[in-house]
Amino acid sequence: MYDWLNALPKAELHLHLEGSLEPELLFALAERNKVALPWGDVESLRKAYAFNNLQEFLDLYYAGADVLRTEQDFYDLTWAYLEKCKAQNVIHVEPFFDPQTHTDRGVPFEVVLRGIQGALKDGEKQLGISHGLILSFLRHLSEEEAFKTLDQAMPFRDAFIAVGLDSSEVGHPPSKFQRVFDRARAEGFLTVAHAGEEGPPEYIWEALDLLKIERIDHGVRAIEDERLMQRIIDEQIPLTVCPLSNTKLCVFDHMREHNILDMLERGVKVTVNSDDPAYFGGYVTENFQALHEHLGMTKEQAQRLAQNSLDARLVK
Ligand SMILES: Nc1ncnc2[nH]cnc12
Ligand SMILES: [Zn+2]
Repeated sequence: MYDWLNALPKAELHLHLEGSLEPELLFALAERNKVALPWGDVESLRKAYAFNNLQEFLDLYYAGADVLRTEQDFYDLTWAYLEKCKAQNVIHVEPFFDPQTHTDRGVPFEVVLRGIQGALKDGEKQLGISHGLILSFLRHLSEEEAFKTLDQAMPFRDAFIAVGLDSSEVGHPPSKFQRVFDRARAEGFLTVAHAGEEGPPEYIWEALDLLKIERIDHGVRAIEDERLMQRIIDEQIPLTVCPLSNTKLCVFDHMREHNILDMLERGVKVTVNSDDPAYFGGYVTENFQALHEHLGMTKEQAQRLAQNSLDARLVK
């Protein structure tokens, strides 16, 4: 089944480039940039990949991102991800990056963007993978800081298809960023947001009604609110679901309890994605494989999930 799932043409719509930083590359970049690491070797870093919730993961993810310093680092990170995509027949990607994770450490916005963009363009030419880049705001930071980041992006407006919202969800509702998203939409950005990963269904309502999002990132807690489910089904609003992420971060205790196939059968436009594959144990095919192994996903269901990912692209 793995090889069959791997060969299925698919798009990845929920992937944080910083979350594709494999421990081996992390150590290589630390050496290149003379960054001291708190972990002795790749194995002890991997051992630290045991999380009880989103925040425990984010603490490690931001610490790991500290090795990314130069344009070449961001190129190498993005290129390594695209090579994985090629090997898994991912033909289109719409990745996120978090500019504030880097600008707050003194790495200029344009250094980050040039590295990522260079690799995405080469990926299109050399690997045949099309793309749309999403600038994601860190929701644990202030509205003012998000506005500042949007201002920094404006000279490079054409590099982006959309803005997004990620990081610590609970306590940072979408409403906190309504005015930032209003401005972004006025500038022609589409919008997406993480909602209903750890946060309640109310955050999904806010993301839809206040941020006017095109897709819900995660959204698995929508199932707790029947009226919300009906709206998502009626309006065919895509959900970018990340099964391995959800089990690694204890949103579900076990893959057997994941609701993605129940949602699929109810007519929700769900898609399968890897979120932060270096930290959660696999890329897109491994996520499909886990659904097959633990939930009995059939080939026909896999085909519908893959087709949903192609249909839910922001870049058509
Ligand atoms: N799963 C996730 N949720 C929120 N913010 C993130 N940043 C990277 N991965 C994330
Ligand atoms: Zn995510």
